Amino acid sequence: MTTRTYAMLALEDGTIWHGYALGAIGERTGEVVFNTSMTGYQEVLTDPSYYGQIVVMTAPHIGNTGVNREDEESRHPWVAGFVVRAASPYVSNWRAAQSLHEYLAEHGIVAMTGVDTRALVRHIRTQGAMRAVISSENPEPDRLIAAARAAPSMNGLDLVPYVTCAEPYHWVEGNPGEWGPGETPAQRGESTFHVVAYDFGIKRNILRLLAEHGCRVTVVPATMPAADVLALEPDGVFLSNGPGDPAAVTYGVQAVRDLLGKTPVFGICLGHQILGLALGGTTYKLHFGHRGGNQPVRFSDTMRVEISSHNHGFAVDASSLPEGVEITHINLNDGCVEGLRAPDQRAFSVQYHPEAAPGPHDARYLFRRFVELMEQARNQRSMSSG
Ligand SMILES: NC(=O)CC[C@H](N)C(=O)O
Repeated sequence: MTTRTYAMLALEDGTIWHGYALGAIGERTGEVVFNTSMTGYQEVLTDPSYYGQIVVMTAPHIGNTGVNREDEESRHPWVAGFVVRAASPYVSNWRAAQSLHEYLAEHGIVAMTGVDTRALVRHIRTQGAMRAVISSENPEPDRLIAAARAAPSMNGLDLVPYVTCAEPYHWVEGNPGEWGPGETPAQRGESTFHVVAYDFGIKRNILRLLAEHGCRVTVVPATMPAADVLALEPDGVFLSNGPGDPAAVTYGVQAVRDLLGKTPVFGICLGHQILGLALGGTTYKLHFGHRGGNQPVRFSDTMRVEISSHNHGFAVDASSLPEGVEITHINLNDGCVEGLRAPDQRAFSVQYHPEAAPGPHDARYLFRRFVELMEQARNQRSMSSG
């Protein structure tokens, strides 16, 4: 149940937004952004890419299916804050283990309900994503506005060290709803490809889909140098999603530069941006970003439009990409780069989320493409050694 403690969101531009406390009582700083997904608030909360961000949901009614164990995209929620129009006082779902309020409170996430999210989202859309403070502890406008202005800007911020794993680990499980215990190719001992996945803030559904496509995955910390990754004898390297400014993840960019041409590479979101930087491109910050489940993206090979799931505030600059790098996907709303490939290096990436957690499944074919690339590389190796 929600409490009626007053809470406030203060933006760096001096505007204040009123509501009631939800989740933990406290005060947090972050970049305020909005997400237009109709469902999937639990995946949003637990996506490590939202580390350092206060997420406003445009869907007005949030929390009615509660929180369950299966839909977590990582081990706990990462958002800096969470803002909704109306948190449901009732939980109605057979999988629910907890209410949203209980879950947020247990994990120390400061949230607000009762906020005029339509006005707030229109404001962010016009003025851009900006620094903000959410407080249910001591909601004093002048102090909070000053704190928002004193907070670090997302531009130039490397947040990967906060979310990456400390030690390498293995992943072989599929989606629990679709694959029973021990049923993925990797669990049956049939897996054919060893994928080393850089954890810049990886989502579990990416790992599940890799396992379902016949990969045995070793997840490694973001700072692992290329030589150590190659020593694991991967068939391919995966670059994960993650928070913050891609240009600040210099060690990741260097590692990918060292890997290019030596092993197939597939990147998603932050991984796509890091690949773009390693190939010689640049990235820039979008005005308010794309976060939601219905973004139209066109794939140039087929001219087919995919409805896709997005969560990004930065993008690769199309004009910065050198010869030999092809733009494969663009966003039909604003024309920004949503996918690229470097055929000579067997590397490709997408800015959006084929793992779709939450979101539509139109882009699942990209996991098959990664497997095909690994197959080609293996065939070529065996031809040149035989
Ligand atoms: N989901 C992601 O990987 C996000 C990438 C990056 N942090 C951005 O905001 O653009």
